[in-house]
Amino acid sequence: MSLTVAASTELLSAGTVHELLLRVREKTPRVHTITNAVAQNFTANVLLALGAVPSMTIAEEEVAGFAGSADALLINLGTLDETRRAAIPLAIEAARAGGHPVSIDPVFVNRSPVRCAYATELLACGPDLVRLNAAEMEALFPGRAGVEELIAAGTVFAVTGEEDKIESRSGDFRLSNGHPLMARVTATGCAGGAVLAAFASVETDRALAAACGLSVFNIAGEIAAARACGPGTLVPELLDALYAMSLTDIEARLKAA
Ligand SMILES: Nc1ncnc2c1ncn2[C@@H]1O[C@H](COP(=O)(O)OP(=O)(O)O)[C@@H](O)[C@H]1O
Ligand SMILES: Cc1ncsc1CCOP(=O)(O)O
Ligand SMILES: [Mg+2]
Repeated sequence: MSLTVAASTELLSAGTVHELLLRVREKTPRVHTITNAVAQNFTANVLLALGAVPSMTIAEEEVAGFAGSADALLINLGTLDETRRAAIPLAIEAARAGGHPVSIDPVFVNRSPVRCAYATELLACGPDLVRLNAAEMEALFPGRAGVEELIAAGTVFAVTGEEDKIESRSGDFRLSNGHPLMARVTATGCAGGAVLAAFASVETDRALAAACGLSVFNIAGEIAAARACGPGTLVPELLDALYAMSLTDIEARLKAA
């Protein structure tokens, strides 16, 4: 299913964000997520609160079956070990064969040249979506060298931080929801990437999917921050806010400009 909406900041309406959220809740997509050991539990809970379903096996003998039968695949490089290295190409091949969107989160490529080289190889396979922070973007594409080619080939980049930018060949979105407290809890970036993967499974315009998914996640972060006492209570509040997210919440808070 695809909305006939061009990717442009003015056209990201609360109604569109809500429509895609309803699609996720209706479809309950399974997101096969090869993610880091730090992020696994929070990511699984974020997907469930959203209305999606997580699966997370990394076993070489099982991963193709799980990824091929899922609705989307997310590869997160946060704890890139031998088991994950063996699983990743098998999972990507299976997801691709099944026609499912592939997302990559190249965590900490700015801290590890080995990981940066590995991520560069992965990106060459042309993932549908890449979610990362600005430091990771700069490590992969110093001075933006090489990024335009990937965008022209169809990969969508979601660069997060205080402000978020979605870059795609059909246009860009600038988003400014979220809360600084989100950066005081581990794996919010990783879990947000899983939300984007879930949205990519219900909308073929992946830039629009990323913009809607990130808006939902960051609006939940804002609602949670208003209720939380600090990072500890932000986590359960964020899960509750995702679960209860309404059109009214989105209309009241969406900041896309
Ligand atoms: N200062 C901030 N203000 C608002 N939202 C933020 C802020 N910092 C991070 N976020 C949000 O928190 C999530 C994690 O982003 P980020 O910290 O960039 O990822 P990572 O953890 O991968 O570095 C994203 O959804 C982002 O939009
Ligand atoms: C702390 C840590 N170490 C390896 S992965 C990871 C979590 C990173 O999460 P995020 O990229 O969402 O901040
Ligand atoms: Mg990250």
